[in-house]
This record gives sequence, structure tokens and C-alpha cells, in this order.
Amino acid sequence: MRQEIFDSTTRIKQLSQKPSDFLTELLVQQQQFACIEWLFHFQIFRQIPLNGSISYGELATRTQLPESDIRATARMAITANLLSETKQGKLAHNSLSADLFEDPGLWTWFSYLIKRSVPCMRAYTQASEKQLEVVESARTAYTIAMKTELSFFDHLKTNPELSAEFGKYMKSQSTVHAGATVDHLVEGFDWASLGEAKIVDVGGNSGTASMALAKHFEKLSFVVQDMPEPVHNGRLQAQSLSRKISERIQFVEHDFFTPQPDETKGADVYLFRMILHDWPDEDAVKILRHVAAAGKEGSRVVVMDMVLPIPGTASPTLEAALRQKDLMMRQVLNSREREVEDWHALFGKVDERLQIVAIRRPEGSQHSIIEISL
Ligand SMILES: C[S@@+](CC[C@H](N)C(=O)[O-])C[C@H]1O[C@@H](n2cnc3c(N)ncnc32)[C@H](O)[C@@H]1O
Repeated sequence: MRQEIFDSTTRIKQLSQKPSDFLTELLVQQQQFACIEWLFHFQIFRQIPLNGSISYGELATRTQLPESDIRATARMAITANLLSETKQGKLAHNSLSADLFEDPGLWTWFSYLIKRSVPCMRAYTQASEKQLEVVESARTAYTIAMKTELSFFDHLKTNPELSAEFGKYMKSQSTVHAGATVDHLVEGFDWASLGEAKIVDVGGNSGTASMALAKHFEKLSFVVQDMPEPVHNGRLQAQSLSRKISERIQFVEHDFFTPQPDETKGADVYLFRMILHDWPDEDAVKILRHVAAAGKEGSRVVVMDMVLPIPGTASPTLEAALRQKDLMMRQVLNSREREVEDWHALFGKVDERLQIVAIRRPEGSQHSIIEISL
């Protein structure tokens, strides 16, 4: 219902929009973001009591910023439905900003958006310019925005703080992002029908998906494979689970560009949740070949990733969210989200034994579940 309201209002607005309305709105959105970023940077959100308000004068004293700038910036953010002003002209949270500030998952997502995602968007044009020069083809908007020579995952490998930040961000997506919560994975596939089964969660980060599945399906056991830092964090997080759950989840350091170790050969399911969209076909094929070589007859590959809709066929809000992600993959990883044909072509390149058995998008999910038999 909410989705339908968003879609209808978007359609009505677009139908009645003139070019000058469009440009005004574009400008307003950029300014709203610039102001929200400014308030975040100067930690204004922290200064506002959750129950109550604070005067602009007091904020100026605390931050040493000009009172008039704080007022102007906050009032711009208010036009985006973030924060509010009392009748006495003091600054207060509204329910949206209070929720953002109070919920650690939402705050993590908000911080990541400001500190990482948007800077990559801004570096997109420059990155494409660089990629036109063949020597610079390894450049991405990420490498430019973050001032590094390293690709995204290599950068994380060298920096435990960044890796932990990304881990927290991924976890926030699985818990508070309605379109990406792990519930869609739990409910979107008939896990119970597997009976006693071993699931290899390839690139499972700190095990958010495996933990959720282990809670719901007690006959399933899991091996979460990832790089050292997320595996270490996963082991720590698993300590807070009940033994009944934690004893069915193993964390193993494993580079998915190398063959599966003996212990995970012949598993029932190789799960790839939000993994293959990080890699261009050439790399995704290498990753999948190791799994195809490790699987037994009857093993399945379960991929949870986006399937980009044909333009104009999905709800406009959903399509915009999916295309946003497609661009983010290009900007950060030189990768992309895939359309149905791209998925078929990808598995075809790996091994003709890999056949897509089913593709379904759980209600409310941005991701689809693609089931592949070996
Ligand atoms: C987008 S995250 C998805 C995490 C997890 N599957 C989930 O659903 O939350 C991609 C994951 O791939 C992992 N990764 C990247 N390169 C890897 C490699 N070469 N071997 C193993 N894991 C890798 C990252 O550490 C990260 O956890």
C-alpha cells in the first residue's frame, strides 16, 4: 500500500512537471543533501535532545558555527522532512530524524551513505574520464573518492577499520533496510525441504544470513566463508547466540577465487547473497567455477541478488532503487546489477551443467532468489 502511494504520487508529479519545475526540484534535492551532510559533519543531530529542543544560539555556542548558518541549514533540511522547529523557534527532532538517530542500524546506514556512497557518486564522471585512458582502467569512482590506488575489497583488506565499518553497514542493510532484510532470504526459499543439509555461505561476511537461517531451521548447518576480518567479527558475534544455534555455524577464512577446501566439497547449498553483483562476469565466472567443481550431484547454488527489471515494467520507486544500486556497483566496483538474460548468460559461461531452475522476488524484496541446479 505504501509503495502504491509512493508510485502514484511520483507518477502524478512527473506528469505535471515542467522543465523549470524539474530543475528547481533537482537543485532543491542537491541543496537538501548538502545541508544534511553539513549537519551530520558538525554533529548537530547529537546536540538535539530526543525529547525537547535546543536554541540556535546554544548550538552556535557549542559548535562555534555562525548561528545564522545553522538556522538556514537546519531549515533547509526541514524542507526534506528531517528535523523540526518549535513554535518558539528552537530546533527539535521530528519522528523521522529521531528514528534515524536512535536506531543504530539506521544510523550506520545514514553515516555510510554520507561518508562513502555519495562521495563515490560524485566521483563518477571523473572515474569515467580516467577509464577512457586505458592506463587508468582500474580506476573507479571509489578509488578517486577515497584517494586510494586499491580496489574496494583490497582496500578493506588493508584496513581493519574500514572492513569493520563495511561489515556494520552490511549488517544494517540486512536488518533495517526493508528491501534488503534477511527475512526475505529466510522466507523466500523452501529451506525446510532440504532436511538435514549443509549450507556454505560464500562471502557470508560476519554471518548475518546464516545466523538468521540457523535460528529458523534447526536441521541446517552452515559454513560462513569470508576474509579474515569479517570472519573474526563473525566469531565474536556468534558468542552472543545460544549454543543450539552457534554450534551449527562455522566461520572459515576462505578466498572465493581459490578452490573450495575439502570440508566444503559436496555441500547441499552454496549460498551467494549479494556477492556476484560485486564482480564483472569474468570474475564471477571464476568464483562460480570453484563451486561447480566442489558440488556433488544434487547440490544447489542459491543466489540472492538483484534482477534488474526491463525499463518501465516495475514500480517506479522500486526501479529507481534498483538502478541506484546498479550505478553504485559500477561506481564502487566496476561491476553491475544483471538482467534476467545476463544471469542466464553468466551461468552458461561457467558450465553447461549449471541451469537456472527458478527465479523469484519475495514480496517487498529488492533482491531475487535465483536457484541453480548442478
Ligand atoms: C556485499 S558483501 C555481502 C555479504 C553477505 N553475503 C551478506 O549477505 O550480507 C560481499 C562480501 O564478499 C566478501 N569478499 C570479497 N572478496 C572476497 C574474497 N576474495 N573471498 C571471500 N570473500 C570475499 C566481502 O568481505 C563481503 O563480506
